[in-house]
Amino acid sequence: MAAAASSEEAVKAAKVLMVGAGGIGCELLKTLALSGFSDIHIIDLDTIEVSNLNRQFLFRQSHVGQSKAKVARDAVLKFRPNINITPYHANVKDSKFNVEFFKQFNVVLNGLDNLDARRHVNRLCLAAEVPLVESGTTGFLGQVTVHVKGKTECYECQPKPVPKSYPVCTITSTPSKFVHCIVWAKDLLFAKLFGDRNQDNDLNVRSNDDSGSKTDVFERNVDEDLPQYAQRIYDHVFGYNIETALANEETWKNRKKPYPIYIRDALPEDAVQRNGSSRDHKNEEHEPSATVSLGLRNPQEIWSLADNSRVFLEALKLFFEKREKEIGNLIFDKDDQLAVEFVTAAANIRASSFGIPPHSLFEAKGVAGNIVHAVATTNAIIAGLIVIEAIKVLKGDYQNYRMTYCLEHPSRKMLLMPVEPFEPNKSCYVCSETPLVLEVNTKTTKLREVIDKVIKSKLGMNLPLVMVGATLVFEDGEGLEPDEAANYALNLEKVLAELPAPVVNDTKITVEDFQQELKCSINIKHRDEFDEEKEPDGMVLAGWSGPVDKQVNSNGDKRSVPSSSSADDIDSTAEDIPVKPGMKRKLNEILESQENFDALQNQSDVGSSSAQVVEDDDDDIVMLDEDPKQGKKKRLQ
Ligand SMILES: Nc1ncnc2c1ncn2[C@@H]1O[C@H](COP(=O)(O)OP(=O)(O)OP(=O)(O)O)[C@@H](O)[C@H]1O
Ligand SMILES: [Zn+2]
Repeated sequence: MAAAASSEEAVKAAKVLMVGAGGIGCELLKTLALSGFSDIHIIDLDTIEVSNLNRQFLFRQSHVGQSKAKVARDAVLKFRPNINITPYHANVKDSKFNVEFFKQFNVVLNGLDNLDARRHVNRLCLAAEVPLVESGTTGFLGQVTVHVKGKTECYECQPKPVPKSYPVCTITSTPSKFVHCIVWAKDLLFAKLFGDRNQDNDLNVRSNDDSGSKTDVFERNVDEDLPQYAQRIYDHVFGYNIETALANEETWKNRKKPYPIYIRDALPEDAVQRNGSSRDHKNEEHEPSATVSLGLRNPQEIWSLADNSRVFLEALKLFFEKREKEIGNLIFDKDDQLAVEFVTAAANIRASSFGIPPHSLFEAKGVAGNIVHAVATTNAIIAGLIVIEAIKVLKGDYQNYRMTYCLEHPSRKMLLMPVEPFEPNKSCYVCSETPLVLEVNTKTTKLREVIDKVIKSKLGMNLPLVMVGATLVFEDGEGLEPDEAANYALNLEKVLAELPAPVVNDTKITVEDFQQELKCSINIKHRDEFDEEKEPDGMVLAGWSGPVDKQVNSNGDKRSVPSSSSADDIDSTAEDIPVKPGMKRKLNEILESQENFDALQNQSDVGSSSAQVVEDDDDDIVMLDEDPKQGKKKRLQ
């Protein structure tokens, strides 16, 4: 498109692709239509849910269950009947949305909610050489970034944050916030009682029983009935373990001491006996629920210690009574009512021990599920900013591209902070040709491990092909001949050095994903030993801009308890703000008010990256000029 085109002409002539018709997508489609765009394609894989209606204003109750892309189109055509909107009720990762498909558009606009799809669209936009405007929101925070091949960084040029993790000792011994109690309840206690028993767990499993035996107190004794078992677990985790921790005086020198809670302190004897015996018949028909059994119907209410104790005992019992088959395989899920009840009660009892205020079931569910409540206004603002950047892109006005952050509190009287985009990262494996380096023991590591842990998991390839020199050693996907497939299956189980084309020190391998049109080289460096704790994969990939998590606790112990949400759950890239090299100081400028830092900090408390985990080791510092409206950056030596 000619650089001199007026905005109006550029908009009229444009063919745009929107990916995602959710919170941002609905606002975006409406704004595009009202701004004069007349050829819009929308991809969304989902159908409308009741929970979408509070902010996705193109949808109504009667649309629940229908395709988001199609209903969004119909809703907008009602007030803009003469424009073309083409909906696709499909996953953007489908092979039909290939490079040729992407090439037909002048710009692609993302309104997605997960890293995987964002990375996929980034790769296709690079291959098709179509500019991408990327966006994300989390509560009051949001951001819009522009990615144009060769001119600005791509979406994957910089590391992405991983969900926040906490030092093990904070979780196991010295919680100071409610979220620490929640992480303890779901990632340690829930996992220990109902999850995979063989997984490492930092809970103390020994008791001081007379025999001094080494048995795991979480094992149920043969002669023990369920109420007895539940009470024993209660006394162990809230009573005995706290007493054991108190014995370590050093820990409590500068901290408030916790107090142990035994069931006899929390509930009178007869209440323990009667607990849950009022079980009503509703529980027989519905999913088992401790709050239903106990008549605690208001999820906003903050329970007393006695009520939390009753819920704890009842939920534990219900798991063993009603969901026995799942025990050993359960993973905490915020949509599992009984799991949320158990975790809320356990977290509250622990909080009570440590003098931390208790929370309601509703609040605890939000913390446990990393839920940040969406703000419709933020989505609307972000959609407007996407359209502003899209118009600049269409006009070829690249001098004026801006990444814009939407803040929670005004900084220099501004809520929207524009910043000039970064240049492409020369060592990005996605948008540059720079090879990656993989340190690995080539004599003991199987090809399967490299494919699973590096090529699929870190590089995000779906259907990879692996070449060693001119030899194809692995290929994924449909359409393989049976003998080819058998051959590749054999290769998967071979160690690298014994592949038909051996992979040893200094071998260069090429990996490619045709669907993503991504090809990159990996230089192999053989190494004999890996540190089990620091390098648990048994291999180290360098030059990769994957998730960052640099949290180290005060003892220098790098192990940490991750909050169990996946990176995919991060609803936006708003948390990316502090993670860009050189951005921390710039952010100090941008977020000059304490409230903005607190807002980001609070984001991290519910499960994403935080400003704290960033090391500002890049000397290419970027700062705002005096007049932030210019959004100009200075490079300092
Ligand atoms: N791979 C994908 N292909 C197509 N659409 C996708 C893909 N991944 C996510 N989406 C869509 O992106 C949209 C993101 O919107 P949003 O963040 O508001 O999520 P939501 O699912 O509508 O709401 P919530 O997650 O809060 O219930 C969703 O409509 C989702 O279906
Ligand atoms: Zn890049």
